[in-house]
Parts: sequence; C-alpha cells; structure tokens
Amino acid sequence: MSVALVRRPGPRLAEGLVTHIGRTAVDTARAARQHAAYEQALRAAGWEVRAVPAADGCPDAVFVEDTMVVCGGTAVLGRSAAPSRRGELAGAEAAARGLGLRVERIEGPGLLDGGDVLQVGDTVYVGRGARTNEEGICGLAHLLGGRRVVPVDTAGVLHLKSAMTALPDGTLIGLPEHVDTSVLPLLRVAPEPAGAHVVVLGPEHVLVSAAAPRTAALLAADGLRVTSVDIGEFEALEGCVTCLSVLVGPRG
Ligand SMILES: NC(=O)NCCC[C@H](N)C(=O)O
Repeated sequence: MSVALVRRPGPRLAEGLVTHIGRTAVDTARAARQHAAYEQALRAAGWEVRAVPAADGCPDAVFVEDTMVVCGGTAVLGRSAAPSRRGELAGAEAAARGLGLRVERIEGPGLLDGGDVLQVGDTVYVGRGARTNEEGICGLAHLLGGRRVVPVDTAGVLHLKSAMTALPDGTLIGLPEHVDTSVLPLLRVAPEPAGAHVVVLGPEHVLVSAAAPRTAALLAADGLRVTSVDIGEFEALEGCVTCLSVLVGPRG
C-alpha cells in the first residue's frame, strides 16, 4: 500500500492557530490551489491520494499529520493539546479504518500530535514540548512496543518535525537550535528554516517547500530527486510539507 491521506482545507482555514509566528492573512482560494498542487506532487511520485472526511468546524484540520501516527498496520490517534483540534479525530479514525489499520489512541492525560513523531527505521523520535507530553510519549511507546522510542526536547517550535526530519537514507536534517541534539545522532544543518521539513516520497525522492531553495539545491547536488511545492498559505499558519499528509506505505 502506498496511500497518502490528506484533508482538504476547510472554510475556516484562515482562523487556524499561530503560536511562534505573527498572524498574517490567509487566502483560502490560493490555499486550495496550493493544496491541489501538493496532492498532485504526491500522485506524481506514485502515492494514491485519499481524502480524509472533512472537519469543517476545525480550522486546522488540513494539517492531518497531527491526528495520527501510522506504524506498520496500526494507526495511533493523537490527542491534541489544542482544544480546537480535538474534533479532527473522528474523520481521521474513519480514514484509518477504511485502510484496514488497527486503531489505537493516546489516552488522557497524554497529549500527542503526529507532527512530533519522526520515524526513522526502527527508531521513533518524539518531540517533547507544547503539544506532546511525557504521558503521550509513554502511551505511544507502549502501543508501538518493539520500536526504540527516543524523546527529544524541543524549544521555540510547534513540533519536532518543524525542526527536524529525515532524508531517505535516514540522515537527520534540521535546525539544531530547536532540538536537544544530545540524544540524536548527527544532525545535518538545514541551510534555511523551511529546509528542516522534508517528506520522503521514495527511495531517492524528497518533497520540500518552495521556501527552501538552498536546501533543494543541496539535496539535488547529493543526487536526490527533489520536488518543490509552494505551500505559503499553510506556512502562514505554521504548517510545513510534512503536516499536510499521512503517508501509509513502505515507510508508514
Ligand atoms: N505537523 C505540523 O506541522 N502541523 C502544523 C499545525 C499548524 C496549526 N496551525 C497548529 O497550530 O496546530
């Protein structure tokens, strides 16, 4: 299975949360076009795109990555620290069940956003910060028994994957000033903030934001195929390329 779950932007997108950046206007029509192009980039890379049922009452529902962590045949539903995001789970659960995944969930007082979870081989790095707490990490570790779970303290960023992701060969890339590097193997420094977010589309293929041209050039020089997408309207709401999809497949 190589399925990409996405949730199309809803009518209240412009009301989405911002925490570490100032609020700027969001153009919902442009956001819809950017989202369609993002979906197309996934399709072009061989992913079957499936839409998660809408959650139009939730402004941030488009950031579907935060609703769940898919590992093997299991989807672990998150539990957001942001009350306005809790209503996103029902549609996410339906989508996970539609793929035949076993559904588990993080129970209170645990808190966990999928954006804090970075899977690299058998290791699962989990950001500990404003959106994910110790209980959430323990709950995830319990549900993913057998994987090595490494908590990583984050600072000044929304999620772990706001600050670091992994390349196809497992090398970490990101912004060392926002994560506790003492628990990490080598972290390759991204040449610009948006370069910290990379989606692995295939064994030698990555998706990056159009806001990260220097990172794109660096990775292309490494021999990777690089697809760039403009997701500016989502970046205005502190989103990044990872948060707009849940990839369920060989790397899921
Ligand atoms: N995984 C992600 O990077 N999610 C981005 C979520 C942005 C949204 N405005 C939020 O604050 O929850």
